[in-house]
Amino acid sequence: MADLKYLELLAKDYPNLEAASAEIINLNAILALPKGTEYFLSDLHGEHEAFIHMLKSASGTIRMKIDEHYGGILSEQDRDDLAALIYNPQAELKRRHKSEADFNKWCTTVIYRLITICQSVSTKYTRSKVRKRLPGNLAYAMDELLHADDEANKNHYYEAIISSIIECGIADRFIVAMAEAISDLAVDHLHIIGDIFDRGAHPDQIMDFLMNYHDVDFQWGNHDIVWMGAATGNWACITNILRMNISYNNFDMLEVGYGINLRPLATFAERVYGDDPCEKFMPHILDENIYDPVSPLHAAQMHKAIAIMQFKIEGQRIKAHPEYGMEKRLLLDKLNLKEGTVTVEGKVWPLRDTNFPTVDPEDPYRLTPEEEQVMDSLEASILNSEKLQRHIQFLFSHGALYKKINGNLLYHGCVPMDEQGEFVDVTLGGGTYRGKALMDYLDKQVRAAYFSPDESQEVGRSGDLMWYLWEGSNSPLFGKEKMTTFERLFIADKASHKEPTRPYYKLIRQKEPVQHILREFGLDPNHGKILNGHVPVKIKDGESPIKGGGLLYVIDGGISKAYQKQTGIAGYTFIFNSRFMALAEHKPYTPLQPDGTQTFTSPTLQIVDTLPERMLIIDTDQGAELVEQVNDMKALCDAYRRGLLKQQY
Ligand SMILES: O=P(O)(O)OC[C@H]1O[C@](O)(COP(=O)(O)O)[C@@H](O)[C@@H]1O
Ligand SMILES: [Mn+2]
Repeated sequence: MADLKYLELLAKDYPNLEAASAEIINLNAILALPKGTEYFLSDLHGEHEAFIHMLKSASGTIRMKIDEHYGGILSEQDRDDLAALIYNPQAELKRRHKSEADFNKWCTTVIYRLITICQSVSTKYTRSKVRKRLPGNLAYAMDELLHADDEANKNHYYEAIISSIIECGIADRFIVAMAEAISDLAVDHLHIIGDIFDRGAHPDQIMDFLMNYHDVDFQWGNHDIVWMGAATGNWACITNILRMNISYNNFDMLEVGYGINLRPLATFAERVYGDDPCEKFMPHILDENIYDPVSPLHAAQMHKAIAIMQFKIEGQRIKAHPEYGMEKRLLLDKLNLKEGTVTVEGKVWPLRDTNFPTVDPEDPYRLTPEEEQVMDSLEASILNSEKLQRHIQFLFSHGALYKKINGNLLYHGCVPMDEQGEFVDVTLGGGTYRGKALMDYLDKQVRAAYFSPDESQEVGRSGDLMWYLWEGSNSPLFGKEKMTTFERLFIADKASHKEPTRPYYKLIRQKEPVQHILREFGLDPNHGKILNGHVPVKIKDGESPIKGGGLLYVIDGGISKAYQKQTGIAGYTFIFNSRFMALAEHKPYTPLQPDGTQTFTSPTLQIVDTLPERMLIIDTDQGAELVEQVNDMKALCDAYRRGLLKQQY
């Protein structure tokens, strides 16, 4: 029986037998409901519009519901329009205000339709859960519309409510709220398997969106961890995030979104690299900046300036951490500027750029005093960016290096393994770890680096581990032997750019190593699956996201615009509902057109596992917690009955 002290605490919320019994009945009702739908997405890479659309459309599920209810009744065009209204209500309303002769009549029609779809997405929930997801003042009217079931009087009742919504002039707000509630209810839990940041324009807007989302968790990716490291003030991480985002022209996000002041870097770059054409440093332009346009040449100069600082600072960290085993990445001391070459792992390569005005051959990893100043100011900007720090703290509070949920295992990159499929021993911080223990150790250290950094050291030093996780060869987030940023920028021959992947990626083609990993994490390979991100799946080359004989799914299908040429599609979502597990394969996202129209292509759904019977909440991890609560409440009832605790009325 539960401890009496604990029961006394429970008694504060459930002061008598009736209250405690009512809670048991509620909990048992929840346990008997079907499991909510889990969505798994990864590698968002700053593509906020495409991501938000995927979520709002519940990866095609909403369109399926529309077809289910209106297939034989409405034309394809009307069903498309209803879908468009749910995905982006503001844009569709704007368009309808212009195009509809009788706007109120249109509102009446669509409110009816929205009610039907909303009923359909809320069948799996208790009425109280649905009510909690409805917005403030409008919740009462919505709740009534959703649950009016007196057949005889229903139409009259609906009409009365809808016409007063229109008379009060709040139809637009009501429609937006209804559309948002539908999208919201269609997804019960959202798992983001890493890489929110870098390449695309607005990871900041993705984070803002997710911070208001009802239920989300993260498994950190290499691109997230390097931002988390930067947020500790770690210079190696700071130079990496700035280099990547300057190279993708993301100035609006850096300066306007996060308030990072790039002026000291900009003036420094202009002065030192002003005469340098910086050809290989020209930014990729996927989206133009709206508020902070920077000319491509100027961006290229900043890109080169920060890249050189990165190579110097990384060199210092490599030397400070022999345990990282990254000496082969020390390249600035292998430059031969007279000959115009660099030696990488014993091989001599011609350089395509020999202008290194700030590198002192005697001490190539030392920053010049001006570079130091630039770094000081960038560090201050990042440490003082309230928005960035808030986003990073959210990644900590809702994220981890991996997650076990409902029998499945989720992580971004890999679990370090050797060619034979054994977990690799990794020695860090004086201890040696492998497999699950390695993941647990790293998770703990990463949290310590941010929340309780070693105060005997300079600011940001504890974040060195995050930099290692970004590009170290035994990092479970990176999974490659090396990151060849220097070679990509300075050597023309593509043979030098190769970044060989670790044995894990070959092993997961087979079933056995995947079973081995599941067992290592205490999961049952007969039911559990691994959800993995990180590696873009090249569909157009015939590659499949399904690995390990159906036990592992790589769901980085490349929502990242930068990678769509290579993959041929625009991303995957993995869906786990009460009946099946499925992969949704998405087509590239088409943005809203100036005339207010937008074309949506529904994803292709492939069911990969059908459950023998409908899965209920009682069969989930959350169910196990609720069962425990029921047991505690039973103990409380028992204590009341036996007079061990006094009842209050
Ligand atoms: O294509 P880009 O944007 O230049 O980035 C290339 C770099 O990104 C990486 O692939 C890491 O990013 P991912 O985690 O998205 O794979 C590095 O290994 C590579 O050096
Ligand atoms: Mn990644």
